[in-house]
Amino acid sequence: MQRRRPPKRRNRKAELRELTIDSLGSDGEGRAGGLSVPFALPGEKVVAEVTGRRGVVRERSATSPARAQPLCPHFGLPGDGCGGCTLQHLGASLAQELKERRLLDSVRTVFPDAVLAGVHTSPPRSRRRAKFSVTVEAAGFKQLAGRRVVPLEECAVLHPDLFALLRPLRGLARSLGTGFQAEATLAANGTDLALRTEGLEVGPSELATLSAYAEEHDLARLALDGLPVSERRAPFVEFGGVPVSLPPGSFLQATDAGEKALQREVLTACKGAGRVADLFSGLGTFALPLAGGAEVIAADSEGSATDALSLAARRAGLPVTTEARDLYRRPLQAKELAVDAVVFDPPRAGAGEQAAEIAKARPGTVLAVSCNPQRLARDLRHFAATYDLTRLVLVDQFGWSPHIEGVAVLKRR
Ligand SMILES: C[S@@+](CC[C@H](N)C(=O)[O-])C[C@H]1O[C@@H](n2cnc3c(N)ncnc32)[C@H](O)[C@@H]1O
Repeated sequence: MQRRRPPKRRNRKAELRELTIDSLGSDGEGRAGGLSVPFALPGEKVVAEVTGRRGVVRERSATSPARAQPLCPHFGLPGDGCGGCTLQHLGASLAQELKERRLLDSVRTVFPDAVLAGVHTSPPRSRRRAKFSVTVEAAGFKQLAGRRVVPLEECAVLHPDLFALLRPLRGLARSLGTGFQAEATLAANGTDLALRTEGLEVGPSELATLSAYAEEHDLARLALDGLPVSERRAPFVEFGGVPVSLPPGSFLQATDAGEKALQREVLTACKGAGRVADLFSGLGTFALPLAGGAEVIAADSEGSATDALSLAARRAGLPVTTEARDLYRRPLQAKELAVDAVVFDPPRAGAGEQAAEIAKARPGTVLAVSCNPQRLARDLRHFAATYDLTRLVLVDQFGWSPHIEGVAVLKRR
């Protein structure tokens, strides 16, 4: 018997409603009853276009005295500003308070006495990685609600070298006759730019346009749909003074200042350790500086990253052993972790079973770096019975957005 298909869900209708914002959600969004209302503050009265559980502010009739003057003209435009910052209306101190609360509330579910030992904030205009949406009309971020790309005229977040790419990218879209996604990373020797189109057919004229673009803007590398179009210099980054080649699409901490703050925490916590494991190591952000004073084993699922790290360490004569390994499917077992210290820095999903294996291995020091407070807390549970939380630090590389990075240092009792 043939099964009937369920009826297609109709687009839910938006309705205009008057709302009073009663609280601030964990991402800094206003809350009115069960509704999420971005860009609104407690005490404010708004008329919002409500779809499902989300309201987009159309008018504000009462304004909170806590509302700060935004830094940027795009902030708060209908449809969610430019699609980037969401917290400029909070002001620096309220935004920091919100972030501190998010980290502390999560970590205290495991270590109730946790206190924040420090907050490191990256300066404005220091973001060195970004994904842009580019159309023939505009280059910038895509709005959350409006799905529109707002042409960015200024930006408090992007490094000036990335911001400078935007106008020319729009010109490139015009020349190619199509929009694209652009992922830009500032390497030590220039910009690495990867474009993704919806199957643009590339002939000699498109290739010439792209090569001329790379030349004119002095790009280190330009790739289109995964294939290199121009490599004028092989992009590299440096960790602890050691150059590492940058494979396309590699992970890199969002700001240089944030990276340095994280490295300082790692080096201080692991001081005196003779053998250290760096799990979810990426290109060796921590492994290479650590290898100045310890033997390091590094593992990450990205073979291109572990290969680049291995080559960099060999050239620099540093004791780093690497393994390309999926640590979710095949976590390093406790018996493979005969080390004095473990650093782990997983993706947003957390370390999963790998955290349990680290706890079983009982190294003297464990350092958890995480961009997701809830998952950090889940990972920390494995250590609650046998470790003390000796330091908790917030590294904020994402000014005016709710994202945070937490560093937790654990010492075995
Ligand atoms: C937040 S990044 C940290 C990288 C590095 N520690 C750094 O600071 O640059 C997370 C890393 O986890 C790696 N990763 C993602 N899934 C993984 C998996 N299943 N097993 C191992 N590594 C994984 C990514 O390739 C990425 O390098």
